Order: sequence, then structure tokens, then C-alpha cells
Amino acid sequence: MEGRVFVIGLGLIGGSLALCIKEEHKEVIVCGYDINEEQAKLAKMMGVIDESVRSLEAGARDADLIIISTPVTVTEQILEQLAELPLKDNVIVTDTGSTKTTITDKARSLIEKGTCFIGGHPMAGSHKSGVTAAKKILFENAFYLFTPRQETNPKEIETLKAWLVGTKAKFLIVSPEEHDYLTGVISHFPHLIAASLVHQAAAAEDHSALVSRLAAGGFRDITRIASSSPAMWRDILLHNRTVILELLLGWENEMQKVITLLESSDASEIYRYFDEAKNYRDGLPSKEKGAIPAFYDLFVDVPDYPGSISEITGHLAKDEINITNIRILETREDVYGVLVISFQSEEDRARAEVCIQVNTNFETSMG
Ligand SMILES: NC(=O)C1=CN([C@@H]2O[C@H](COP(=O)(O)OP(=O)(O)OC[C@H]3O[C@@H](n4cnc5c(N)ncnc54)[C@H](O)[C@@H]3O)[C@@H](O)[C@H]2O)C=CC1
Ligand SMILES: O=C(O)C(=O)Cc1ccc(O)cc1
Repeated sequence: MEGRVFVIGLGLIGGSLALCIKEEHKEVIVCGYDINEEQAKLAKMMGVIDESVRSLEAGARDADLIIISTPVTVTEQILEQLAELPLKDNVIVTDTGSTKTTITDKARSLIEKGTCFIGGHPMAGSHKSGVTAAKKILFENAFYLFTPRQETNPKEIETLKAWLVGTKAKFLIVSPEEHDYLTGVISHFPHLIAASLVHQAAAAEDHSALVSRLAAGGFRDITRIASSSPAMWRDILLHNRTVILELLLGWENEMQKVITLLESSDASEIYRYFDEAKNYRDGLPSKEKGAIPAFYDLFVDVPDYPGSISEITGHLAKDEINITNIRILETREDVYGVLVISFQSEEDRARAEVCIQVNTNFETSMG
């Protein structure tokens, strides 16, 4: 592809998309704008973008593709601003927001002006934000949802896919309403529940100061997404409030059912509750990448921590295997401990397991 790409919002997602586009389309100039000058400077210094511009107008004027990658409420404002600016006739405007109905509605003035807008949502990310967390493999094998209008020319959808082919994501088309329902169930609502579990644990500190110490392992893992950006999730919830409110009512009913089961000590129904959940969960695709990143953890039995950690990380570094996190599980009483090393992909985890088995005597397992 040839031309100019303009990325508005040079954070985790905008930065990662810029990297994917630069990698795939070497001739293309990627310019960027961020209201936070520090982020824009960093993006230029890190080579995430080729040029940094000082206004929306300067970047939008000559762009063939405009990607809006700001918090969803800001995206609404930017769509309105773009509708007032001179743009190229054949430009495609897309966004990366986690919600789609409100954003698609807001794009109306742009569309009425004759500009092509195709809503987008790369369904991969992290609880980190900012351009320093950007990486070009972020979207590999992830779903990338598009929410075009029925009137959108299919050729324009194909052009957008061609621009984004470097993401190596799996493109899917859904309606904005279906998008918001699906992401409400599998992403937005779980974030809310993770936050509420953390609130519950924090409140329980009043009963026992041991809560936070014991919450270090599995509890910390299942509530990891509660460490995501509060501002981003506030905006997502506000955009998708109808769906979330509906899901909360369903959840209330569900919890009421559980209360009744417990009050009546109904052992077989309690068993059935867990069994049905287990069966459904066990049937979920394990190799697919969903909205919430999976953990690619490798467990290594180690004798003394300090020596073992440096030995293991040394071997992994030699084989150029990147670690995203490393921690020790101190749940056992004996001298041995368990080192939990997290990787970015299944492939890295498999390579790491071979590397550790070849170079050390430590036992490894997938957990
Ligand atoms: N974080 C994640 O895992 C995912 C986020 N998304 C969506 O992508 C969008 C961006 O999210 P992230 O990159 O994670 O956020 P981020 O916080 O890393 O980056 C957002 C950037 O937008 C900039 N910005 C804010 N207001 C602006 C304005 N008026 N003009 C120009 N720049 C402005 C900020 O300074 C920041 O650098 C959000 O809509 C989010 O819902 C989609 C998929 C995954
Ligand atoms: O790690 C997390 O917090 C995520 O759940 C990543 C994420 C955040 C927002 C999205 O719209 C899609 C994926």
C-alpha cells in the first residue's frame, strides 16, 4: 500500500497498530498526534511513527487512513472535529474503541459529509497503557472486529483489511449492537466483576489483616484485569451502560439462585452449579486468543530462589525468549518453591520449557 496513515492517540493500541502498519507497508508514512506531547515525543523517538504533527488538521488533511485510538468518550469528540475538517475524498476513518454503538452513531456527521467510517476493535490488549507498552505482535491471532454500516462499500472494508493485515489478526464483521453485547459479556462485565472482587477483599481486611497476604497467588491472578486503566474502563462502562445494566440484573438473579441453594444446603444442586460451569468452560477454545489475554505460565520447581532465578533467566535470555512476568509461589512448606514465569505466547512458553529442560535439572509443568 502507498500513502499516509494518521494515528490519533499514540498509546498502547495506536502505537501497536502504527508498528504493524510500518512493518507491513514499508513505503507508507505513518504520522501521529497525541494530546500528551510526552507520548508523541516518545512515539517518534521509539520509531513507532515517522512524523509527529501538532494538530488534528495537520495530520488529517493528507491522510489515506485515519485511526482514532483514544479513550472512547474522546473518540466521539474527535469524530465530530474530523467532520469539520478538510479530508481526502477516498480517506478511510476507523477507530479502535472497545465500544461501538455510541461511536458509530457519532460518526453520522462524518458519513453525511461523504467520508467512509468503519468502526473497528482489535480484541487484544493488556492492562498496561501508553506507547511504551506498544508492540507489533499484540494483535497476532486475536479477533479484530469491524462494524461497518450496511451501506459501506465492501471494497472499502477490503482496503481497511489490507491496511491492517500486518496485525496478523482474524477479521470479523458484526453489527455495532452485537459487538457491544458480545464484548459486554466477555470483556466489560468481567472487568467489573474483577473490580468488585477486589473491593470485597479490601473490605475484608477489616476482619483480618491476613487477607492481602493470602490473596497474593491465585486471587491476584484472577483479578489481574482490575489493574487496568480506571479512566478507560469508566468510559467503556458509560458507553455500554444499557448492556452492562442488563447483565448486572441477570447476575443479581444468578446470585439469588446461589443464595437459595446455600440456604437450603442443596448439595446436588450446588454440585450441578459447578459441574455445568466446568463443562462449559472446558469446552471453550483453548488455542484461540480472546479479549482478555490468556496467561502463558510455566511452573518451574526450584530449590533456592535467588540462584535458580538468575540461572533460568540466563538460559532464556541466551535463547532470546522474552519473559513478561516472573514470580515465586510460596504456598508450600518444604524447601522447594515454584517459580511462575509468564510468556507472551504459547510458542514462547513451549520454547522456554524445552530450554529449561535441556539446560537444567528443574522440573517444569504448565500448571
Ligand atoms: N488497552 C487495551 O487493552 C485495549 C484498548 N482498546 C481501546 O483502544 C483505545 C485506546 O486505548 P489504549 O491505547 O489502551 O489507551 P492509552 O491510554 O494507552 O492511549 C490513549 C492515548 O490517547 C491519547 N489521547 C487522549 N485524549 C486525546 C485527544 N483529545 N487527542 C489526541 N490524543 C488523545 C492519550 O494521551 C493516550 O496517549 C480505547 O478506546 C480503548 O477502549 C481496544 C482494545 C484493547
Ligand atoms: O488485559 C486486559 O485488561 C484486557 O482485557 C485487554 C482488553 C481491554 C479492552 C479491550 O477492548 C479488549 C481487550
